Amino acid sequence: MAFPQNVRLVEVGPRDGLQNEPEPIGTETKLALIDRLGAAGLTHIEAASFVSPKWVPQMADHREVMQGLTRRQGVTYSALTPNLRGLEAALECGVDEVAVFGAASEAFSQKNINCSVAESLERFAPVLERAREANVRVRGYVSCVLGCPYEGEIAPAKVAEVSKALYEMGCYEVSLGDTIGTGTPLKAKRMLEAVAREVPMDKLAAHFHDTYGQALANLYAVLEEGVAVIDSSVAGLGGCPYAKGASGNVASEDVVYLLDGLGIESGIDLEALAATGTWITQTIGRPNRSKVGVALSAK
Ligand SMILES: CC(C)(COP(=O)([O-])OP(=O)([O-])OC[C@H]1O[C@@H](n2cnc3c(N)ncnc32)[C@H](O)[C@@H]1OP(=O)([O-])[O-])[C@@H](O)C(=O)NCCC(=O)NCCSC(=O)C[C@@](C)(O)CC(=O)[O-]
Repeated sequence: MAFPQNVRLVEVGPRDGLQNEPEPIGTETKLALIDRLGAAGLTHIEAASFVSPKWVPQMADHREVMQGLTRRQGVTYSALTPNLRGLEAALECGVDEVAVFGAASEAFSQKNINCSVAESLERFAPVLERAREANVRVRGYVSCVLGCPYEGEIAPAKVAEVSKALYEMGCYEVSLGDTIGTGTPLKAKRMLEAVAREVPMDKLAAHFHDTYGQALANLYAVLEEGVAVIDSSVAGLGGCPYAKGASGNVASEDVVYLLDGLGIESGIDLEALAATGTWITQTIGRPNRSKVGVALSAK
């Protein structure tokens, strides 16, 4: 299969990238980050997470973030909503789009959202129903698609089963999360093939973490199969509370550089994005994990 001509990036830095930061990051900093990302051409920004502040303290200011956005035309500002309570709060704050998040691993599901995979799907059904009433699109995440910190290997068939359930429930897109970044290109292809038998390829997104340095190679592999939506995080921000030493998401700057090299259009201004990566890492005192970002800022 040929590479897609256009790829849409879903920037998850303000949510996935920041959610594990131990020190509170000011709402103003989050808002400035989101604004800079929009200015760099990102059209889909995951801005917040309407989850329990006891579980994820860093996302406790979800209302302030969602209500404080300087909205840019053409940008979708989305948020995670694990249950109806989260959805109602997000709707009150004018969210454009929400996401439910499940897993292909029972153990991860229990640790992350305190219920089994089957229970999570039951919980998501009313969220999708209510979102439909409110005319708000719902994205679905599946975690641990290429490995689990507790169960190890995950069968592609299990990933396909959960993806299908989310898609049939009404998620317009299913994002496949290599949560702990253990995937390799061949594994990624096999997993994708299994999922694509149940969910159309143009409804799938790749959400890869770079813990083992494989994220770009894995993305190349799934781009070849026709995936045209990629989740990434500016400066590769992020980690995983369940995997010690885990890196964040693949860096948005590195993805854009790869896409530019392949002649795939993303609509993103790489220099502005790299400057945003430099700024946010300096502001929160984190290393910049984008190789492209570091190289450009050294010029
Ligand atoms: C899902 C729950 C709430 C279940 O948590 P629970 O304990 O089973 O549910 P509960 O209904 O008993 O609620 C527990 C407490 O949370 C409150 N609560 C309940 N719901 C909400 C809400 N929406 N907003 C605010 N507060 C809420 C509720 O009021 C209660 O407060 P308390 O009575 O103890 O004071 C919890 O497990 C949770 O919040 N988990 C969040 C986990 C999380 O955010 N993980 C990170 C995101 S997923 C991810 O990063 C992976 C992804 C998507 O990026 C893809 C990949 O890379 O794999």
